[in-house]
Amino acid sequence: MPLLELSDIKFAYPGHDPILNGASLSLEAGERLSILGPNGAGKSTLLKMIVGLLKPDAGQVSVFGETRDQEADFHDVRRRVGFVFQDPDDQLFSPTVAEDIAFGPLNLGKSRDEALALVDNILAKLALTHLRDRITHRLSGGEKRLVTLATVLVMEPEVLLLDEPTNALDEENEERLVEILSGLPQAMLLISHDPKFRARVAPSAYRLRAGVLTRED
Ligand SMILES: Nc1ncnc2c1ncn2[C@@H]1O[C@H](COP(=O)(O)OP(=O)(O)OP(=O)(O)O)[C@@H](O)[C@H]1O
Repeated sequence: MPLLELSDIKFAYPGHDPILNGASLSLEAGERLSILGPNGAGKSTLLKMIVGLLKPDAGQVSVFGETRDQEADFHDVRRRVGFVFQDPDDQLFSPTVAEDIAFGPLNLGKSRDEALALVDNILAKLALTHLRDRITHRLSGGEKRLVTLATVLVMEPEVLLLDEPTNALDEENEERLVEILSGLPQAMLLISHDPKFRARVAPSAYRLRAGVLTRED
């Protein structure tokens, strides 16, 4: 059973031409796949459908073996699927880094002490402890991206959706991101325009062209 399955997805933003014209993909447990395609092809749009941020006009979204359609169907999907958005500012909203990372665990009912222990643990794992008490909106673009990853990984998601995760990262941090992702057990669906990064993290790919996905490997 695939973890994620998109079947024959059709979609147009209201008032615009269709961008998805029958796109299908599936991701199995432990699998790592990239989605390739030109700017504006609809790659981010596809990822947003997996967590119910957008609804297809036609076609089926299935996650963890269940068809997801209504808003309520996506509540457990959002808890179990970690999504690193293209723009970290869409994801970080608390005053400090520690509070931003603690937000998810607190929301799940963890105590303050438990949540802060999880924060310290994930920051240490990602070698980001020095950022713990920094003001989130004053972080650099690359620091924000790494903190975003921490807010996602602290939830121990079963699948990762990564939209341009190397944006704003310098070479050293990109290398660290490769090491971190390579060491994770989760299945991943990755959008990246960086061929070197893709080759190391998720060399198998789908290509999105004219609203249709084709497996490339
Ligand atoms: N909310 C929206 N309303 C209208 N059009 C939108 C909206 N969001 C995205 N679009 C348009 O839909 C198209 C697909 O966007 P999407 O972000 O999915 O592309 P992408 O393949 O991820 O592109 P990139 O590689 O540049 O990130 C683009 O032309 C974009 O401008």
